Amino acid sequence: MNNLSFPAGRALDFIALGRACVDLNANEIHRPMEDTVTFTKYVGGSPANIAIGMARLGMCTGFVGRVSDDQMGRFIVRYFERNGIDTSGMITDRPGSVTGLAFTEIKSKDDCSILMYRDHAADLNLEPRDVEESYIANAKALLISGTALAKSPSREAVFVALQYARKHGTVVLFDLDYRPYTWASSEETAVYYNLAAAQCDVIIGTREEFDQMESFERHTVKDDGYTAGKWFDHHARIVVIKHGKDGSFAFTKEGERIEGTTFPANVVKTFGAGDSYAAGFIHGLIQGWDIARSMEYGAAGASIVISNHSCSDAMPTLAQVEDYIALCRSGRFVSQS
Ligand SMILES: Nc1ncnc2c1ncn2[C@@H]1O[C@H](COP(=O)(O)OP(=O)(O)OP(=O)(O)O)[C@@H](O)[C@H]1O
Ligand SMILES: O=C(O)C[C@@H](O)[C@H](O)C(=O)CO
Repeated sequence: MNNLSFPAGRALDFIALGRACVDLNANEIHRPMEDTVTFTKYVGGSPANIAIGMARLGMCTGFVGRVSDDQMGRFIVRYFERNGIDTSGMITDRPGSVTGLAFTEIKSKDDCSILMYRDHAADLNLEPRDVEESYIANAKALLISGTALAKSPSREAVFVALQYARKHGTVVLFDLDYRPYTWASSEETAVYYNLAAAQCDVIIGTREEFDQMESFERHTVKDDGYTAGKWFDHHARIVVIKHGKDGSFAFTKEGERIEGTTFPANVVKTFGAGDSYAAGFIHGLIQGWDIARSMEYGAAGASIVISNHSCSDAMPTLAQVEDYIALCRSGRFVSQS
C-alpha cells in the first residue's frame, strides 16, 4: 500500500503527455560520433519510452502528443499501436514540422551523450485544444514531462492537462526530464518547472534536475530532504530524487524517507535508466504496492534497459523484471566487467 489514491473504474491506467521522437543509437559503440557511421532507429523521447515501459508491464496506456506528418511520425504511431498503446489522443502535426532526432554516442559505459536535432519539432506544437478533458478524466494517472514545458503552445497544453487532471482526480506524476538545449534560459526553466510541480502528486527527478529547479533560490544547502519537503505544502505526496548508479530516495508527505535499492548491470549505455525506472516505479504505485517495492521494480527495469542497446525496445515485461530480481538475489548474476 502507498499513500496515493488512484480513481477506480477508469478506461486507462496511465497517459503520458509530451514528446514521441526517434532515437538513432550508434551501432559502433565505444567510439566517438565522428567515427560512427551506422545507427539503429528506435522510438524515443522520455515520455514515449515511459509509455512503452508501462504498456510492456501490462498497464492500459494512452499517449497525448503531436507527431510529424511524415514517415517518422507514422513509424512512431505504428510502434505504439503494435505495443498496445492507445493512440486516439495523438495528433498528426501540420506539414513543416519534423520528428525530433536523438543521435546517441556510446563512447564507454560511463561516457555516453546525446546529440539532439530538435528544430521545428512537432511535439512542441501540441496545443491546449489537443488535450481532451474526457481523455484525462478517463485515466487513473497522467505523466507530464518537463521538456513539454519548454515552449508554447506545448507549455500551455501541459497546464490545461494539469487543470483537467486536478479537476477529475487523475493522479499527476511529473518527470522533470530536463534537456537544456530545449530551453531559452535557466530562469525560464526554473519558473515553469516550479509552477508545474506545485500541481503534481508525484515528482521524480535527478539531483541535478532539482538543482536546476532551485537555481534562483538563495538557500545554499541543497539536500534531498530540503528539496522534497518544499513540495508537501502543495499537492505532492511523493518526491523521488535519483542519484544515478548510487540509487534513489523517496520522500513522502507523511515524513518517510525510503532508500531505493539498485541492481547490478552489464552496462551498454547509461541513458534510458530514468525512463525505465519511472515505468517500473509508477506501475508499482498504480498496483497499490508500497513505495519500496515500487522503487525496486523501477531499479531492476533500469538495470535491464541500460544493459541493452535501446531505451524503448528494451523496456521489460513484468516477468522479465521479476526474473532479473530473482537472478540478482540468487547470486547467479554474471558481471562481464
Ligand atoms: N550504472 C548503473 N547501474 C545500476 N543501476 C543504475 C545505473 N545507473 C542508473 N541506475 C538505476 O537507474 C535509476 C535512475 O538512474 P538515473 O539517476 O541515472 O536517472 P536519469 O538520469 O533520469 O537517467 P537517464 O540517463 O535515462 O536520463 C537509478 O536510481 C538506479 O536504480
Ligand atoms: O528523451 C529523449 O528525447 C531521448 C531519449 O529517447 C533517449 O533515449 C534518452 O535519453 C532516454 O533517457
